[in-house]
Amino acid sequence: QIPSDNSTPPQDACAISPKAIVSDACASYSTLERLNRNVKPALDELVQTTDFFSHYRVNLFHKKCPFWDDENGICGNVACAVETLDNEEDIPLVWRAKELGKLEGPRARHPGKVVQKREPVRPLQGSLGEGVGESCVVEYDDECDERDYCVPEDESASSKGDYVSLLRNPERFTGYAGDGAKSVWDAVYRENCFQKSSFPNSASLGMGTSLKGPAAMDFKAVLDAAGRQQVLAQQREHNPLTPFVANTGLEAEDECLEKRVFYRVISGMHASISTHLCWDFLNQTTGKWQPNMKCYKARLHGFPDRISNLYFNYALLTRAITKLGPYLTKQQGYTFCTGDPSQDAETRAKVMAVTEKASSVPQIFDESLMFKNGEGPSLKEDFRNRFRNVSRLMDCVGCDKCRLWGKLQTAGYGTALKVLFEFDNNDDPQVPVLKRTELVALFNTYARLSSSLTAIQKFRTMVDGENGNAKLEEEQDTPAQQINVVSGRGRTPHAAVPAPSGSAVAAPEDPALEKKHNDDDKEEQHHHRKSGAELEVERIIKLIKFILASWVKFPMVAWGIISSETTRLVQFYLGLPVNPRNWTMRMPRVDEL
Ligand SMILES: Cc1cc2nc3c(=O)[nH]c(=O)nc-3n(C[C@H](O)[C@H](O)[C@H](O)COP(=O)(O)OP(=O)(O)OC[C@H]3O[C@@H](n4cnc5c(N)ncnc54)[C@H](O)[C@@H]3O)c2cc1C
Repeated sequence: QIPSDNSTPPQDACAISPKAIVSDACASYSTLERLNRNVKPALDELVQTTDFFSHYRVNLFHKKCPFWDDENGICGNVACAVETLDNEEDIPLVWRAKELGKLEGPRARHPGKVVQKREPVRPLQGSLGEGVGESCVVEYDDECDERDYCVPEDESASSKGDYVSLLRNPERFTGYAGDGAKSVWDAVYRENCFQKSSFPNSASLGMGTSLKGPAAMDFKAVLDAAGRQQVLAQQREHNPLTPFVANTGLEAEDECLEKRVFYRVISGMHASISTHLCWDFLNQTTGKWQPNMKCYKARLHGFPDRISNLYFNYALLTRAITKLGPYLTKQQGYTFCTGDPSQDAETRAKVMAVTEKASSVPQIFDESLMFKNGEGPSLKEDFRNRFRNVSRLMDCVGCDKCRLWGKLQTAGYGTALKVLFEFDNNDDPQVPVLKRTELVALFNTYARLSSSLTAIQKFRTMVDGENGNAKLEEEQDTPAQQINVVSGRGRTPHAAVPAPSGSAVAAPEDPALEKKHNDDDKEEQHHHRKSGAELEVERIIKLIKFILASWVKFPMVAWGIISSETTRLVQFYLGLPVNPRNWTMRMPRVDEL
């Protein structure tokens, strides 16, 4: 086991629990963040510069939501996704949710077998653009296997799906919200029965059990669910549409708790989606793409469990990628581009850069401890069924881009679980075990998590900055108090993600941030040693400097205002959409002096 940065966990505490990651110090937040800093450049290079990993084949438009339709009153179609702004018609078309959610860039239909044979090098005949190495993009093998955790994309015979560019369709804010989105998330959590409140008796389960430790309890819970799955399987014989997880009356005996690994994966995926939409957020009134702190605070900052699940997923995917490494990077292991040996070699080298860096932290997640008891096969079946269920739910997402990334990420986690739980380390690494779609989904999901981790860290720094400013203002507003107070560490704790309860892990610490905080502390201590008169003089000097600087800047500011207002006036006069005002008048803040 790896020692964490902050404490060395007891050997067996880590040994029993994949859950121990993040929450119990097998791999602390900071270990994972350090790993991410190391892997991310290679991972970004892989998913952004190779044709293989930047195109995804997906059936986005020919699948019906299998769980409900408009007649049931729960609407998942784009037409009834409620938009975030009431007055959407007042804002330019390009900023509206309907536009933001649309797929962009070229699309290519999956070529039939005849075309594949006739045009082995250019099976898509340039439809994705001339420079695209098509033999790196097209998926030749359509067969599914029974080890799949997610609904194979080619399940429906009617459509083989389209190839789309992931670079042209980044996962970001789309404005998809309201009842449509809510129904899907509700169904993901409810249908899989992970809401504690649904099963008030469940909390008492596990009492008196000989199993100890969170992971053992997880396994017991999943084990108990196996009985329920049998009932559902029988029901499904009569009614094929019976959900994979539904109320059977056995719930009271089923510790259907959020503790389960499955729940963490789903919640971590949800947290990652939220992170991206908050980080790459469109202000629909100004048209500016920028991080949205309010969004981050509302969805993530106050929910350390969600962030912990995100980190958990990062560890889980790191392990899956590491496990796949030897197979993918072996010379005769996997062919990425059948018709272009040089691109094939280049792609393999980039994959190797990722897998090598990802394996720099050994034993980050020990999957061999799962599904170990006599009922292993039925537990795996339960997991698979849950994942298929969630995959199918993605067809109910009413926004193309969200559906694309929702499908890709469920497929990515499905592939990770398949790699972790279905493949033995002894499996012959020569056997081509994974489909192209699965590999693309796996590495892109890993890249999503990687950028989520980075965005969360940046958000945390921003919150710290905000808190620091607020504190400074507060202190400067009350000078009498300020001079008398003997300073402790005069900053808000920068650990915006409190360690989960019972955890030995402190929240992450960025060395640069730490240095900045130390400098801040020194400055603050120095500040407190000054007398009141000295402080007043210092402030007056600052004020004079501020006024002089304002006079110098005034011509430029005035010119900016006049030209912006003139443009707005002309736009108004010509009947064009009027730019939002880009200046305001306000009093200077104390910290600006
Ligand atoms: C599959 C899918 C993909 C999407 N992709 C995008 C996208 O790319 N861009 C975009 O702008 N919008 C996307 N959306 C919509 C987005 O996720 C939200 O649903 C939407 O922004 C409305 O947010 P909300 O504040 O109502 O809460 P939601 O995010 O809809 O959450 C609903 C409820 O779930 C619970 N919850 C929230 N987060 C977690 C968590 N991490 N773990 C456990 N419980 C949680 C909370 O109780 C919350 O009230 C997607 C939706 C779905 C279903």
